[in-house]
Amino acid sequence: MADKIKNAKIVFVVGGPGSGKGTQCEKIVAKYGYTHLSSGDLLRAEVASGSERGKQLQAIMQKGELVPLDTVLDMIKDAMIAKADVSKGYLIDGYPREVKQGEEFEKKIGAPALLLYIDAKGETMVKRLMKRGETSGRADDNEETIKKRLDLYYKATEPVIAFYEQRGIVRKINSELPVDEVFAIVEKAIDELK
Ligand SMILES: Nc1ncnc2c1ncn2[C@@H]1O[C@H](COP(=O)(O)OP(=O)(O)O)[C@@H](O)[C@H]1O
Ligand SMILES: Nc1ncnc2c1ncn2[C@H]1C[C@H](O)[C@@H](COP(=O)(O)OP(=O)(O)O)O1
Ligand SMILES: [Mg+2]
Repeated sequence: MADKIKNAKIVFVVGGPGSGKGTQCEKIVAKYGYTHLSSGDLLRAEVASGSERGKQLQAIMQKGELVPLDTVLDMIKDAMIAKADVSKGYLIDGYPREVKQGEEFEKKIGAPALLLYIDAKGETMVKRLMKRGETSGRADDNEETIKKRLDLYYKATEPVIAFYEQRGIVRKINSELPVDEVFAIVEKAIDELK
């Protein structure tokens, strides 16, 4: 089964909470037809199902912590396989969140061709998340959890960017700009792939 995705084009989308990963992924899907898989969305779907596992995940996410690596990697892998016959490429949004996640992904699935580093200032991310929290209904879009997510991002996720920089596949995207201007930079990075 996993053979079906061995040669797939894989793009990691990495950035802090509220940096604009989901926003840019939506625009990539519209223009390039890639398959968008957000680890957070997959986890929230499991929570919404009301399963026992979903309840455990919800408790972790509400605290702003990372769920177990195997749980999220299995979900991504299953979702990739489900789309293997139709996918032009995969946007893996919100993963890897720590270097170990990247290493395990490569062992079980394959190597990324590109890492889009969606970069915004801490204060910008906090502002956007507080605003998003007014309507998102997300249990983690509150001041206390946002602070924890941001701390964890700097501690665990930023090293992921350094790890892939050595491989020359990181494209840093200035996400302080308006959405369409950010996307113009994203487009250049994706077009280089073809
Ligand atoms: N370039 C931007 N300028 C202003 N607001 C933005 C920009 N990109 C995203 N946002 C807003 O910031 C919030 C977080 O964006 P989102 O795409 O959900 O980020 P992430 O998936 O990285 O957490 C959303 O409310 C979104 O509308
Ligand atoms: N790769 C991953 N490993 C562990 N936990 C993850 C994960 N991706 C998401 N989660 C959990 C912890 C996160 O705080 C929460 C929300 O993730 P998200 O939706 O990707 O946030 P955001 O889009 O605001 O960056 O889900
Ligand atoms: Mg998101």
